[in-house]
Formats: sequence, structure tokens, C-alpha cells
Amino acid sequence: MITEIKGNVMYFDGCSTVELAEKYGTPLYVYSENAILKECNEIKECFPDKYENTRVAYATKAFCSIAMCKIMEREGFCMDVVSGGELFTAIKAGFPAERIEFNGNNKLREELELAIEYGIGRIIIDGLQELHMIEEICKQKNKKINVLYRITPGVDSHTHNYITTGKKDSKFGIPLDADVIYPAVEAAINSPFVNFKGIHFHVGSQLFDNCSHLLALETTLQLVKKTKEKFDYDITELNIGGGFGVTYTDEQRKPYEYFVKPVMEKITEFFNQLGMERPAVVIEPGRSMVAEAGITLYKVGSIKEIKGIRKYVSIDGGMTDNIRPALYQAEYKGVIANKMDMPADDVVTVCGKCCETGDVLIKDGKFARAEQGDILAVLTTGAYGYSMASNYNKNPIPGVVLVKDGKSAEIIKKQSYEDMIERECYVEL
Ligand SMILES: Cc1ncc(COP(=O)(O)O)c(C=O)c1O
Ligand SMILES: N[C@@H](CCCC[NH3+])C(=O)O
Repeated sequence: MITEIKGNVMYFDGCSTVELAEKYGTPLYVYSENAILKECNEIKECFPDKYENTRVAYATKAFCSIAMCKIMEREGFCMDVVSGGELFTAIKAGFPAERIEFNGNNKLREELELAIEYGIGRIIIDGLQELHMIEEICKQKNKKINVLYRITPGVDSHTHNYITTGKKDSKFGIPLDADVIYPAVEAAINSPFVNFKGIHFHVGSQLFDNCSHLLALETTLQLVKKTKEKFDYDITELNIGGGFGVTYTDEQRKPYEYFVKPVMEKITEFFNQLGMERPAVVIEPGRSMVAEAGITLYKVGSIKEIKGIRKYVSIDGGMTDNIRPALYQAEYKGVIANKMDMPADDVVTVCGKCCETGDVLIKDGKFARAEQGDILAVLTTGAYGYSMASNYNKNPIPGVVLVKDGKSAEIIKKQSYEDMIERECYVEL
């Protein structure tokens, strides 16, 4: 069990959350290595270990750090990066360049130059303009790189509007209009500077239904068939993105198998019928690999009861370390980590310390009766928490601790006030 209760205290991967808060200070992100490994094993079992020529590329945007890159390296995963910064982190962590795939709708020339210089495994191209930029760089550097095209499959997945990515009206991917996609495919096939491997799609995030993946796949397979007919060219790789939903509150999380099995069946059947070899298949999970492996610890501060309306419990962090409730109305569960033996029957709203009314982490949640100094743990914060943290109100970004079997180590130092102003100055003009 990753989360346990001993006496009145919540333990996380064998560590007392109260002791962690005391030792490292709050706010604090805590990641369980065993929980990450459990995800890795679950994925491996139903995907790369089950089907030949398949790969998992962890989408580092969910949580990007040297430590996470090292774990992914050891587990044999690939990594999907979306910026020069994520790419640099992976390389600095010693992650093999050939296992890195680069996504993004507006990759900068200098980011592409870095990627090509490092010799990464794949660039997932988001438009013809990008292909031309890659060709120029490869020509200059005398290099050739593997590429895929990210298409816009025209699928409206059922999730928050801000995290659906496959709709026709989207900044991501190449539209499937015949006069757009086929010239692009032809250009990539004929380019002496790229190896055109195949097609990528990503339909959205936090999904509980496999129908968006299957619909997008159908469209992709038609494109593969047309590419064969038109250009006599065999697509050798399909990337179906990530998006696998996790349980934050009451959602029923689906196993990876629910998503990948029908996808693999459909792909296998299609290529058998066509008499073509099945391409490599890649998935890009981000959230599902780390969300449940992470919690955030806070210290309770001011408590205000507005008679007949609401009770506010303030914590020493907030939207600066978890923007998701403010940005996507995301819901979380939390506990008073030092009062696990007490009934959670007090309905309170957990709010942050920013000067924003919307700085609320949990609205009307049930908690044990909170007092100043208690340790409040917000659960399932491992994905898109730390990675979206900000310095709003000049609040320092908290540190990150990795825990495993009762041991703990700081993997990202918390920011100090000094760190925040280090790059600032005033020049009288
Ligand atoms: C291209 C791409 N791949 C993978 C992911 C990871 O998605 P998730 O964290 O939902 O698994 C995203 C983010 O939504 C993405 O845009
Ligand atoms: N940041 C989003 C997910 C982004 C998906 C990226 N394509 C979230 O917290 O849910």
C-alpha cells in the first residue's frame, strides 16, 4: 500500500507525512517512487511486454525533473518532450537522446537545432512550415532525422474544453483536408533530410472512454491506406498519444488495457487485411504515470468561519503550486494528515494565500476539524501541479521530495526569496 494510516498519521510510501513536512518544510510536493513504478509495470504488462514493436513515451510535461528522467531511463521508457527546457533536462539527466520524441505546435528554431544536434529519436511535426525549418537545419548540420506528422483527427473528446486537443478547430496538428495533408505527406516522403515514419494524434487529456482514441485511429488508418495508394509508401509508426484519465475524486479510472487492447486489435486487423506489416505503435501517457504518485503537503494557517455561509481553511500554498482548480475547475480530495483517526465531518473550503478570490484548492470538502499548524495533504497532485507552478505574488515554488519504502530525499530544492530575485536588477534609463 502506498498510502497507509499509522495511529493518527498518514504515511506515504512508508514515510510519515508529518515528519516529511517537519523535515523539508511546507508546502511540499511528495512523490512515491513505488507508485510510479507500479504505473510503469502496469503499462509494460499490457503494452510493450505484450505486443512486439511498441513503445511508451512518458509525456514529461506532467512532471519533468532529473529524477523522473532517471526513473524513466531505468524503466526502459522513452520520453516525450515539448520544449527546449524539457529536452535539456532529459539530456542533463543522461537520458538517451535516441529515446526522446519532441512534440509541440510551435517549436522554435533554436529548440529544433538543439534536438537535431542532440540526435533525438523523433520530431513530431505539427505543420509544413516546421518541416521546412527542420530541412534547413538538417541541411546545415548534415544530419537526417526521424519524423512523424501530428494530425488533427477532428475528434471532440469528452473532457474539459481546455484539455481537448483533437478537435478540428485546434492549434495542434495538421488538418486533414486533402489539399493540406497530402502535399505535406508527399513533401516529407521526398525530403532527403527526414525519414518519414508515420502519424501521431493526441485527442485530449483525462479521458475515461476509449472511443476518442478509436475514432481518431480510424481516421489515421484511412490516411495510412491513402498514403500507400497515392505514394506507394509504407507508414512504419503510429503514435496514439496519451490522455488516460485518473481518479481525483469519484471518477472510475480505467486500466491501460481498456485503451490499448482495442487499439491494437484494430491496428492488427487493418494491416492484416491490407497485407502490410504492422507499424510500430507508441503511446504517450503523462498524467496517468504520475498523478496518483504525488501529494502536496501544506500547513494550516488562518481559519475563518462565515456564519451560515462557509468555513475557510487557509494553507501556506495555493494556486501557485496547483493551478488546476482555478484553471479547469479541477476537484481534489484532501485530508488532515495528522488527524487521520478523527472523523472527517467538517465541511470546509481549502483556500490558498494568493490575492485571488479564485485561489481555492478544495471547495466544500470534508475534513477532520482543522486547527492552525495541522498538516493538510492534497492527494493526486503528481501531474501538472509542480510543472505548472508559478511565482505569482512572489511566492517561492516549493521543493519536491521523493519517497520510497520509508526513505526520503529532496529531488528539487525549494526556491528561496534570493532565488526568485537572482536574475533581477534595476537600470536607471
Ligand atoms: C502530444 C501529447 N502527448 C501526450 C500528452 C499527455 O497527455 P496525458 O497527460 O493526458 O496523458 C499530451 C497532453 O495532453 C499531449 O499534448
Ligand atoms: N495541464 C493539463 C493537461 C494538459 C495536457 C497537455 N496537452 C491538466 O492539468 O489537466
